[in-house]
Amino acid sequence: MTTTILEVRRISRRFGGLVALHDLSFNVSRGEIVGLIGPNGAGKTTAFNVITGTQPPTAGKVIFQGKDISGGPPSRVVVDGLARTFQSTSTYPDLTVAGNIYRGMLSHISGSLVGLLVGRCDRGISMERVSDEIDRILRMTGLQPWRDALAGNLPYGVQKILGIAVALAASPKMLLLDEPAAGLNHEECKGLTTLLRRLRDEHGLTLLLVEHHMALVMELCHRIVVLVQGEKIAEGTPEEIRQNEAVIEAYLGAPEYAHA
Ligand SMILES: Nc1ncnc2c1ncn2[C@@H]1O[C@H](COP(=O)(O)OP(=O)(O)OP(=O)(O)O)[C@@H](O)[C@H]1O
Repeated sequence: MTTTILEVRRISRRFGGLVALHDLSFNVSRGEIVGLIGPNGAGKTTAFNVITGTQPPTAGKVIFQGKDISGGPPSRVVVDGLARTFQSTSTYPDLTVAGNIYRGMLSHISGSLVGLLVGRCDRGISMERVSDEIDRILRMTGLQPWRDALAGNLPYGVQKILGIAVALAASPKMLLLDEPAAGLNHEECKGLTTLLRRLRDEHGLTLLLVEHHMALVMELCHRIVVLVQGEKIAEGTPEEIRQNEAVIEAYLGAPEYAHA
């Protein structure tokens, strides 16, 4: 039996006269890996921003685990179990990998976590727990060898994985990944695919990713939602999407995306 974890219900988002998203609806089931694809400017990042509460929808609702989370704020959405990564690496270059994960734990869960941690510290158990949690996330992401390296000295591909580790520091049920493969070479893409599959298979995470790297999307995703000019034009399995005439015309067949 599948259960819905995320419901995007008829969301729209305007910027002045520009309609970045129009009447977008789709569901994600628990344990699914869903891809959100489309040409540049299609509204994918706007959809992420609305889902994670960074931008309120002009219309529509976002329901996560049965709760209306429309309009955020992002800090509360994260506490509810929905975390995200960003297109560009958003880590602190002067902190170690472990330090970034620690900072991620603090900032993601802001007030409530700080209160919790301070409370635990007072009882003398917190730092050990924090250290265990950092180790758990390092193991999940394969970043143990980089534990004490400065983030700014990491190879680009490892920095992107650190972005995922920082998001995982919030112990989310669902992770939204904004172009996780951008800028990665072939080997790094293979490693990323393996990692994301493991996060789902071994740790029960649900994933929604925006990505232009079609080989990765087709290999990894159970289902794909296609946006063009702010509107959903198709939704289906990778095979259905690959053969969909409208998708081929608007996106997959276009010369600038054909290589992906
Ligand atoms: N803060 C903003 N103010 C005004 N217009 C915006 C804003 N954010 C996005 N837009 C516009 O909304 C539309 C959708 O942009 P969005 O970044 O969501 O597309 P995208 O599918 O993520 O594109 P890409 O693949 O290039 O990242 C674009 O026309 C963009 O210029």
